[in-house]
Parts: sequence; C-alpha cells; structure tokens
Amino acid sequence: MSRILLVTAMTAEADAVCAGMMGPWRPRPVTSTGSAAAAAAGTGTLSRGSPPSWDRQLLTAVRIGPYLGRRSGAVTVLAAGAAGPAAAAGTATALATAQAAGEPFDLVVSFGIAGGFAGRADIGDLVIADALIAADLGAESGVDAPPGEPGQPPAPTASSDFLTLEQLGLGASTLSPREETVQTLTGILAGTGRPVRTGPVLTVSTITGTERRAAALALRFGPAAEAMEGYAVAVATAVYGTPFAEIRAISNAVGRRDRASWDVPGALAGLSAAAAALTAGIDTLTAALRATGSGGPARPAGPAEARGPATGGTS
Ligand SMILES: O=C(O)c1cccc(C(=O)CC[C@H]2O[C@@H](n3cnc4c(=O)[nH]cnc43)[C@H](O)[C@@H]2O)c1
Repeated sequence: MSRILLVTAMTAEADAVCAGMMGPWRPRPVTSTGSAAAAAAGTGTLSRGSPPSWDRQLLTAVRIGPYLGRRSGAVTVLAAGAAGPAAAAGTATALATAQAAGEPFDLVVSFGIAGGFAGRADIGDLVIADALIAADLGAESGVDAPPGEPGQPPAPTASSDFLTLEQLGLGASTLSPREETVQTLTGILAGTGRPVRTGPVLTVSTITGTERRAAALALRFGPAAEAMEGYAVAVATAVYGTPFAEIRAISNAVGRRDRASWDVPGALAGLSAAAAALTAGIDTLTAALRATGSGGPARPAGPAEARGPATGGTS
C-alpha cells in the first residue's frame, strides 16, 4: 500500500482535511438481529457502540515523534504549524519516523489555505502547484535613495531589487513536483466540482499585504497562489527522494489586507472537499505513484524568470 502524508499548518486545516476523509460516515446502522442486509440497506437503528475497525474511513491517532497525527488507511494527516521552519521540522520528523518504522511515505503533500493572485486563482478555487517557489529567500539588491531624499520608490519590475538563491549560488529556490503527480491530482480534484487551477505556488515568510508587493511577485514569478509552507515541505521531502506536491484552497486575494473579503470557512470547506476526493481517488493515486516509482531527487527548476507563464486552466 502506498502511504500519503498530508502536511497542514494549522489545526483547523487538519480538522477540515480529516472531516473530508471521514466522508459521509455515520455510525453503523444495526438491527436487533444485527442483519448485514439491513445495515447495507441503511435501515435499522443507529448504534453508538460500533467498533472502530469495521469501517476503514475511521481515523486513528498516530504518534509521529513529538507530533500527534491522524490516519485513515493510506493517508496520514499532520498539523506541523505555520510557516516554513515548522513545516520543515514536522515533515522531516514524519519522514524519519515512518522510515525508521519501515513504513516510508510515497507522497508528501503540503495541504492548506492560501492567497490567490488576481486573474489566476479566485477565493474558493483549488490550486495544485506545478512549482513550489521560495519567493523571499535571497538578497535585496536595490539601491537606497540618497540620504535626505526619500523620493518615490521605483515601480516594481520582474528582475530588479532581488537576487534569488540561484543567483547567490545558494541552491534552488524552485522545486517542481513530478508532472505525472500533478496530472493525477488534477484529475482527482476535478471530482470536487470546484475550479482547479494549476500554477506556481509561492512560499513566503511574510504574508503579502500591499497591492505593490503583490504586483512585484506577480511580475517576477507568474504565480497562482501564495502560502507559507510548500517549499519547506518540499525541501524536507526531497532529502528522502520522496515525491511531493502542494494543494491549496484559496481563502483570500493576495494584496491589500481586506479582511472583510476573506473566506476562511469556505477555503476550509474546499480542503474538506479536496480530502474527500483524494480519499475516493486513493487507488488511482496509488497506481500512478507505483507506475512512476518513488525515490530519486527532487527536480529543481531553472530560474523562475526563464519559465513561461504557468497554466491557469480549469480542469
Ligand atoms: O493577517 C493577515 O494579513 C493574514 C492574511 C492571510 C492569512 C493569514 C493567516 O493567519 C493564515 C496563514 C496561514 O494560511 C496560509 N495563507 C493563507 N492566506 C495566505 C496569504 O495570502 N499569504 C500567505 N499565506 C497564506 C499560510 O500558509 C499560513 O499557514 C493572515
């Protein structure tokens, strides 16, 4: 059996994912005679005391080192904490624990809510990353205004003011999941009935809060969404040569902080829907992972500027 690790940041995200994995579960209907036929037909009285083992959709609490995860069949859900450092620590711990137990993961998915870039992903959409980009790991290279002359900052351009990890010789700032994995997940998430977008997802340490910064990021990376964990999850996962992916449900637009327009509950419902689709499509996903095999290093992409604009189509 292939094993899948879903890494969320916040407990609310993990709860939403688990709710989706549980699906339309109800306590087992039983009759006084315990007739399986009656149970299958959904008739009879509801029993509160059904043993957990009867239905593989039930979740089991699992220890992942110092973390508590939840598992249903092939899928384990971890809430590792918000932002890159916590995500990397949690993912690395989960992978090491699973490896030591002789049950390594075959796919790790960074799973959570995110901001969507205008024209690329709207609130309520699901986004599958075709590139996981560390958008603010690098060096500033801008020129300060002369002392005493504050002036207007220049308009953002795609290449000014920032040097990437590649440009600094410090490594890859873009990690790309396998195309087959992205394709398979796109097909599976189509079952949610929600718009499913594909494109680069930025990982940032500081949530974007101005239209100016959003425009600069859009110019530089052509992103579909922004969150805080994906690249960190991929870095931890790549150490093990395990395939990775990132799935996001859009809760807000990237740009000016307009709390009134956020829809966190709607995005959490999107995570539930995505988790339900993943559970329903687990055999398809497992078969795809088997066909491509796990192992092998992550695929660092070239500089984002060299990449064409990412696709934004609905599947
Ligand atoms: O206070 C704010 O301006 C703000 C804006 C968006 C999200 C938050 C959060 O506290 C949640 C952070 C959490 O959710 C992911 N997330 C959701 N939207 C974004 C975003 O626009 N930019 C970056 N990350 C976002 C993120 O992965 C965190 O796990 C607060």
